[in-house]
Amino acid sequence: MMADQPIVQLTNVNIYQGNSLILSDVNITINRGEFVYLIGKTGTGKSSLLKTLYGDLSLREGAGQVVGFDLKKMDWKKVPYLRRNLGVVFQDFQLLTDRNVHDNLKFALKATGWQDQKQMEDKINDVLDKVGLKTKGFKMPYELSGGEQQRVDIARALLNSPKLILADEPTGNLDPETSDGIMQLLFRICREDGTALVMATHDYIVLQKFPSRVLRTENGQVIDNAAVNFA
Ligand SMILES: Nc1ncnc2c1ncn2[C@@H]1O[C@H](COP(=O)(O)OP(=O)(O)OP(=O)(O)O)[C@@H](O)[C@H]1O
Repeated sequence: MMADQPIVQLTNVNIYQGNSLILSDVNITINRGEFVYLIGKTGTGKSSLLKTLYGDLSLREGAGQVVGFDLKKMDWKKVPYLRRNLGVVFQDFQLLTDRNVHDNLKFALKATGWQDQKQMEDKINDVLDKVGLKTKGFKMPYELSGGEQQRVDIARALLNSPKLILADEPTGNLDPETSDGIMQLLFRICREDGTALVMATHDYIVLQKFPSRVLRTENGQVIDNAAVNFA
């Protein structure tokens, strides 16, 4: 990928679910290190947009590239390569319950082709340190709080040094204090690593406390830099 190429670029994109046009004429550019919220009423197409970005919905009309992958030319065989270059954080992500944090991360590394033991250990230490869980690698998932589990999920998303993280309601189940900690962590990752991040959320308190660019799905369109109505 060229250094100055945007991390995400969609041009005149129409997004469908089956035969229904969900979002039309979507034009979005997201650059390195940008933190972007994705808001909008339920059913207006946030998930459809995220799915387009990670190759779960194929691009039928318009042009798009994500972390250097051309969405139009993408066939199902290339999707795993795109996914490896993205970090995905979902509210309902489940850790494997039969193994500790360290082994959960190691499982994810092996699943994406890592083999060298020393490199895997270094990477696991590195991402656990980044999310503030350096000493918790031996813990089993059920021994972690909700916020700690979300941090492990973020650590997992960071394993392959993605240029883009897609996060769907990462603070959805967390109390305000824990959610602040997660937001500070996500903003730090953008700032320090230059990772771009798109976060779908319904959490207006978070939006108010941690202001950033907002995309809003509304009436079949994506409105960029949408003013947030806190009323
Ligand atoms: N697999 C599918 N097949 C057909 N229609 C779908 C499918 N998934 C979603 N839709 C429709 O597409 C529209 C947009 O849904 P989408 O899930 O993208 O909205 P959303 O903004 O993410 O909603 P929420 O906030 O509830 O997650 C809805 O009308 C929905 O019914």
